[in-house]
Amino acid sequence: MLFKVEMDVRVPLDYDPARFEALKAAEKARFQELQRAGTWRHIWRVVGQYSNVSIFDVESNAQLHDLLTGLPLYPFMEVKVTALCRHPSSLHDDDR
Ligand SMILES: O=C(O)C[C@H]1C=CC(=O)O1
Repeated sequence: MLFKVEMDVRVPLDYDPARFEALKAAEKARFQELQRAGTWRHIWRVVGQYSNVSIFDVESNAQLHDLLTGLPLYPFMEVKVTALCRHPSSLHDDDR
């Protein structure tokens, strides 16, 4: 199942910078693990914002929920999820 996920990261101005750097490093490691597994298929930075647009490929809504809420930066994110399905004109058979 494919989902578009929009993540906006909002860090309080007074949050400890060292703790935030540690969370960012943990987030990057988790992201790369999920990317290698094919679960976090794509990511783009939204120009001019601490935001991304991502495509996830998961088995269920519950799996996506658990993945997102387990991200190290999740406590600082606003997340919007949109379910996707294959476009009838797509050349990509794995767009399911
Ligand atoms: O940078 C972000 O948009 C937040 C998050 C998503 C992947 C990652 O490494 O960090």
